[in-house]
Amino acid sequence: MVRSAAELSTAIQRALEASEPRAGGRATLGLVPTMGALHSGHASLVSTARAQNDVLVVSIFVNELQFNDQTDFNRYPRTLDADVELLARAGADIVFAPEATEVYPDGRPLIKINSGDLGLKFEGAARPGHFDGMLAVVAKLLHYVMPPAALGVPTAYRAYFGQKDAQQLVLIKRMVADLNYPVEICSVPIIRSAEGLALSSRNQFLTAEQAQAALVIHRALSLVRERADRHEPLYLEDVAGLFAMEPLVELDYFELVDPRTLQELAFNCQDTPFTGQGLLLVAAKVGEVRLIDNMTLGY
Ligand SMILES: Nc1ncnc2c1ncn2[C@@H]1O[C@H](COP(=O)(O)OP(=O)(O)OP(=O)(O)O)[C@@H](O)[C@H]1O
Ligand SMILES: CC(C)(CO)[C@@H](O)C(=O)[O-]
Ligand code: BAL
Repeated sequence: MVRSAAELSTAIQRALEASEPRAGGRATLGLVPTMGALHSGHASLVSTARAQNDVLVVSIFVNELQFNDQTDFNRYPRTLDADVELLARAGADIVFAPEATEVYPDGRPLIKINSGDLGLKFEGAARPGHFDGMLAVVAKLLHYVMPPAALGVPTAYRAYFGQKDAQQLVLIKRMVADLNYPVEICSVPIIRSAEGLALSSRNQFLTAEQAQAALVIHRALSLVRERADRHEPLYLEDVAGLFAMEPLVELDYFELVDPRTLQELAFNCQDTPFTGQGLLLVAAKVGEVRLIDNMTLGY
């Protein structure tokens, strides 16, 4: 495990020089950013990135800047030793776990990344400032790991994010395009429990009863997906009614959007059969835990 930018650069340089690039002489460097408390969702990102790259860096940093709620930050699960062990077994070459003083030596950065209108919708509406804070750290992590141009080893650079955090993924892709980051953003499908609950570090705060109630999220998404697969009308409002039958689950939004822009898709006419493509986004609160999930339609 490395803690500082200097140790990280040295470790990356050594690993790239020692690598035996498979793809036409070009080494590939993969980054998986995480906030730790690793579960099988993270493991899927790590194994995908491991399989696709010569050198793999996983970062662990609980970024205070993206928490709008101090209690949420304070109680966010931190399991660094177990994470480092898991990552060694999963074949990560380098684990970068910086302290906050390394990432933000002057406290909150003066220069901010603005996530725009998209950063104010959905999760951004529920968590003011979340996406600006998230982009701030992702922008920095991408720089920390970026292969130095001066290095004698020509290197392709990729970073991996989960489809579970769909809005985060769209915003990161936009930032990388808008700010010309030389990195390919790769997305990895959602990993769920056997019953269908999307894995999340915060799931550990759910009681057994709450976890059971939360399965309504997957039931609702799957029902709409089945209708879309059969090119039937989606009847989204009716499906949203399923949530009213689970008193432990408080629905925030259940919205069909364009997968690329997250613009709401008009689907007002109840009898129109579904054609085309969409992304169904959902967020709900179960006790103190905010859960998000989504499903693609028409793919
Ligand atoms: N169930 C999952 N399937 C696929 N990717 C996931 C899953 N859970 C998390 N990820 C991805 O792992 C990366 C790190 O996420 P993070 O460390 O915030 O974990 P998390 O479980 O999403 O935690 P929380 O939801 O409590 O913030 C992100 O790119 C996220 O999208
Ligand atoms: C991308 C990320 C690691 C930035 O802190 C975080 O938002 C997460 O884990 O999804
Ligand atoms: N997985 C998204 C990070 C967060 O909830 O802050």
